[in-house]
Amino acid sequence: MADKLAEICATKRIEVAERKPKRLSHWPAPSPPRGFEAALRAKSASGIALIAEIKKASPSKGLIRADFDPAAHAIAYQAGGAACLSVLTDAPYFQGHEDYLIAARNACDLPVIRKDFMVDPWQCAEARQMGGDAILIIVAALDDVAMVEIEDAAFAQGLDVLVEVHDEAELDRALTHLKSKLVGVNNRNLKTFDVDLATTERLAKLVPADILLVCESGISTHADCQRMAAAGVNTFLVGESLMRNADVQLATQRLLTGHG
Ligand SMILES: O=P(O)(O)OC[C@@H](O)[C@@H](O)c1c[nH]c2ccccc12
Repeated sequence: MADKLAEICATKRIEVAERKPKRLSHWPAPSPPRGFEAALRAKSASGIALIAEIKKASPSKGLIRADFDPAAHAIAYQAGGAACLSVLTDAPYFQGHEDYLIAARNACDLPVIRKDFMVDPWQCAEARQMGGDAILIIVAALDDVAMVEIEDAAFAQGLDVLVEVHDEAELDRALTHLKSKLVGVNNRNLKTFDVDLATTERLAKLVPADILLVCESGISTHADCQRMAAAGVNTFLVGESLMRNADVQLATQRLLTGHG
């Protein structure tokens, strides 16, 4: 398969160049950051910490949810026990939108990560302006200089940073060059879209104790969470399996507790 991630990032660079001159000012001033990493650390200290994702579609699965309603999903996720939200804002590949982030965050009290492909530090100012509390840095998408610049820009905005890796070499780059103590292992290979939960099990062994490790993608049951807990991981980023459920609150409760 061709390198989808490179294609997505090339598209994003064009989008950013178009947005830069005209965005930001028309959005209302956001409330201060809600503390994304702190919320995860607080919940993970005594159980499962869930980042619940508001995801309409994906390049590999197409449309995931027809009756997509970001505000309603945010309320359901919070009622179901999520610690934080993730909202896709990438339009071309995930059918996301910044209005979904704004609607979701306004509907609940949870911290929200702007889930998009960050290729330019300017996107951090944009993320904060739309109300984001954190951003994602995909190590595979950036060289060392670019990822450090984006992390610095995020911290300057008061945003937390979730650093996403998929293999040992990316983890090494993240730990060497970046300051964030929030690291996600994406079980999905963004180049091929294959998902393997063993990716988290493998990389968890290599992560220092002061890092909060997030297991990302391909989690669908409480048994999956228990399997990851055996590897020392109790913080999760879950989208599709929750979004496919008619009752999002119940699905969230079931994932977190194994019953409900
Ligand atoms: O829907 P899933 O398999 O539960 O995965 C959620 C999340 O991990 C996934 O959407 C994701 C992880 N990293 C990303 C980077 C860009 C876009 C999407 C993602």
